[in-house]
Amino acid sequence: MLSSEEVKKNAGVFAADLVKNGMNFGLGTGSTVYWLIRELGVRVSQGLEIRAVPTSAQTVSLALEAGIPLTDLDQVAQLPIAIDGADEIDPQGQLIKGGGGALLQEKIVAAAAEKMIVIADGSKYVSQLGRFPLPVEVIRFGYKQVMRRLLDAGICRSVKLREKNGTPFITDHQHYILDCQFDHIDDAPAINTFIRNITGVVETGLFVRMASSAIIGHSDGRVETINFR
Ligand SMILES: O=C(CO)[C@H](O)[C@H](O)COP(=O)(O)O
Repeated sequence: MLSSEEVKKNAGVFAADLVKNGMNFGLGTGSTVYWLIRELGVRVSQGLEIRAVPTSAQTVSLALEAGIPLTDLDQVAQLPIAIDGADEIDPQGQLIKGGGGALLQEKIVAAAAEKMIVIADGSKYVSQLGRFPLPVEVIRFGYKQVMRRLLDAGICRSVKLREKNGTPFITDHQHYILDCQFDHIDDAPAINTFIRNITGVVETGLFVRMASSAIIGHSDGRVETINFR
């Protein structure tokens, strides 16, 4: 049995093969993507020519440390793929993301890519979304109004302002995150639309019809590819 870190590493290294010479690609955020960054750093030092569009400040520093050249979404004509982690993946390829707080930029990069490829360990693949609290990025001003609207609508059980070291967590784009606990999410597109329509909400961590495939590492050493579209 492999450790969870080894499983994530297997998924990250497997996904590195999808980044071809001369490619611009979206580079996600998180502990699984960390292994992708490490592997691509080695391949860049061996001559692979690529440019990454990073999805967070954390990924910018890890990519620079690994020697991966970066570019900006506004500088690229085409983004064939974006590779990113996820907190939950369902059999339709719907995702919950934002456990690392980078959901806004991750969603913008995923939307710009022709294909979004998710990398994760097997524990993230679930029959139904909603056990992992759904992150919702909100404007700081008046955020308690958004909390109230979410609770009054009765769509989730509880809503918590995300904190880090005892103070509110601030995203790369200077917003707050509300973590919404559901029992389960039956209709992800409807929940996504409902929450996005609340004034003060910037974006949700529900990624609907965005992922093309998932590369899932398992503890027995297998790496499985699941295609969604
Ligand atoms: O959405 C994310 C960050 O905002 C991450 O991709 C997600 O939290 C998965 O991360 P990890 O690979 O560390 O489990």
